[in-house]
Amino acid sequence: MGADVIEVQRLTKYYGRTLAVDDLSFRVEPGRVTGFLGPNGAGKSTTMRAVIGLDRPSSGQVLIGGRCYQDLDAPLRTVGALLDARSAHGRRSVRAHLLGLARSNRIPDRRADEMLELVGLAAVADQRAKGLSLGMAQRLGVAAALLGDPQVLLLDEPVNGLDPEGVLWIRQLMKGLAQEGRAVLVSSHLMSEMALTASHLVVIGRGRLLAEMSVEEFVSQGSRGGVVVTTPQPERLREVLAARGLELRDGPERSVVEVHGADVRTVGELAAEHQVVVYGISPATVSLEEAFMEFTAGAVEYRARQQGAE
Ligand SMILES: Nc1ncnc2c1ncn2[C@@H]1O[C@H](COP(=O)(O)OP(=O)(O)OP(=O)(O)O)[C@@H](O)[C@H]1O
Repeated sequence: MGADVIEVQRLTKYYGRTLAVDDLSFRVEPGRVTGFLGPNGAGKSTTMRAVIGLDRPSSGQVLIGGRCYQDLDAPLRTVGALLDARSAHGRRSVRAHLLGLARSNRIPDRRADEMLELVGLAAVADQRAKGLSLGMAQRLGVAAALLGDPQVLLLDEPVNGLDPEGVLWIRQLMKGLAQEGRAVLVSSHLMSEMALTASHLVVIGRGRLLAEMSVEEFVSQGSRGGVVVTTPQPERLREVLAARGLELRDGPERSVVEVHGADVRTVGELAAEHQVVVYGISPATVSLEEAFMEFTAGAVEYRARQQGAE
């Protein structure tokens, strides 16, 4: 079975006069979880809808394994998507909903039951889909997405509404699916969640690409690029470093000194040379959350108004 790549090529989408996606290009490779990040209204859902042909691009295109969604022979067997957990037909039972999907895609009934087991909904299979909690509706959405055993998965905010056990479950599920060689694109505005799940990131803001790189690269690009030293002799260390013309910033506490303009090795050697005791020394890193804020600072559409602002 060939592994499929998602290629978003110069995708642009207008809703009336609103530019939701602006000349966006990126790739989602098989074998890893790609986190799709951006502030509210950045265009994540619009992009995902365009991948599965729910939204027609104003220009540009999205290819899955080199083909448009509309041209796929067996769409559900190629791409599985969880876009709107509440989309299940309310009147039907959980099982009937999945069976309906399976039969219309020539997928055996057995597979629907297996998926109900997998997502933990077997016990509520006869309940009406409408009565499900958001978390259970998410699970049903995941079951539907996996029904055709697709090589490509799109999950829009799958963690929404899940309890802690459910969050852990979906994380492991996504990683497992990627390890099996599938391409997994998962959107979120929760950086912390992405740090635990994704190995690669696509970050957008106002419909435009801001970053496409591995999680490590993303954090190191956003990092301040300094060195953090913990010492019982901060004044002495500051003197030594300042004498070398290095820039110093205050750390979170007095015993922590942040140095710019030199690497860990240089700072360590300077401290040793001047017999300054050092308890800890490491490159200054930022959290994924901080890096994200830095990347998207100019691209936040809906920001809560600060007190005292216009
Ligand atoms: N059906 C629609 N009609 C009109 N405007 C829309 C429609 N869908 C989305 N938009 C607009 O397009 C922009 C992108 O929205 P989209 O839902 O894709 O963002 P998002 O990144 O998924 O946001 P969130 O994190 O809040 O879900 C927003 O300005 C939104 O208001």
